[in-house]
Amino acid sequence: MYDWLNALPKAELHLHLEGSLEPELLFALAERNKIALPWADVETLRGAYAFNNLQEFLDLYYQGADVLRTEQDFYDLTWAYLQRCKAQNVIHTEPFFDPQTHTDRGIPFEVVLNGINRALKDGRQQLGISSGLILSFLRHLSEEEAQKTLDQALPFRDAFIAVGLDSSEMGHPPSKFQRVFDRARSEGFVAVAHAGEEGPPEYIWEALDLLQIKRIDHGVRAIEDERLMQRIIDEQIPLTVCPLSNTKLCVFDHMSQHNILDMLERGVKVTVNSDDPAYFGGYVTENFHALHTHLGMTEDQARRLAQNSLDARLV
Ligand SMILES: Nc1ncnc2[nH]cnc12
Ligand SMILES: [Zn+2]
Repeated sequence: MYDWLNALPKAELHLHLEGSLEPELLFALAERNKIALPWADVETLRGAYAFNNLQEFLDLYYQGADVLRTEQDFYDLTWAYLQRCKAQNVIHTEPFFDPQTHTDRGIPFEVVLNGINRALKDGRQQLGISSGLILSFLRHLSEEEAQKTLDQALPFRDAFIAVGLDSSEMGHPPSKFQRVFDRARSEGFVAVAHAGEEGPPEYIWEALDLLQIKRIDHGVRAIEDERLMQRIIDEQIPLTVCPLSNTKLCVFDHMSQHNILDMLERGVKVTVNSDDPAYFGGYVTENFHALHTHLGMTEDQARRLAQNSLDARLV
């Protein structure tokens, strides 16, 4: 089944480039940039990948991202991810990047963007993988800082297809960023947002009604609100679900409890994605395979999930 799932043509619609930083590359970049790391070796770092919730993961994720300093670093990160796409027949990808994670450390916006975009361009030309980049605002930071980030992005508007919202969900509802998203949409960007990962269904309502998002990232807690479920089904609003992430971050205690196939059978446009594959134990195929192993996903269900991913592309 693994090889069959791997060969299935698919799109990835929920992937944080910073979350694809494998420990081996992290150590190589630390050495190249002469950065001392608090972990003795790759195995010690991998051993630290045990999380009780989203925040525990984010603390390590932001620490790891500190090794990314030069345009070449961002190129190498993105190129390594695209090689994984090629190996797993991901024919289209819409990755996120978090500019504030880097600009707050003094890395110029263009350094980040140029490295990523050069790799995405090479991915199109050399690997035949189409792509569209999503600029994601960090919701634990202020609205004002998000507005500044949008200002920095506007001169490069052709480099993005959408804006997103990620980082610590609880206590940072979508409403906090309504004005930023209003402006981004008026500048021609499509909007997506993480909602209903740890946060309640109300955050999904806000993301839909106030941020006017076209796709919900995660959204697994929608199942707690029947009226919301009906809306998502009626309007065929895609959900970018990340099964391994959800179990690693204890959104579900075990994969056998995941609701993605229940949602699929109810007519929700759910898709399978890897979120932060370097930290959560697998890329897209591993996520599909876990659904087969623990939930008995059939070939027909896998085909429908893959088709949903191709249908839910923004570009
Ligand atoms: N799963 C996730 N939720 C929120 N923010 C993130 N940033 C990277 N991965 C994330
Ligand atoms: Zn995510």
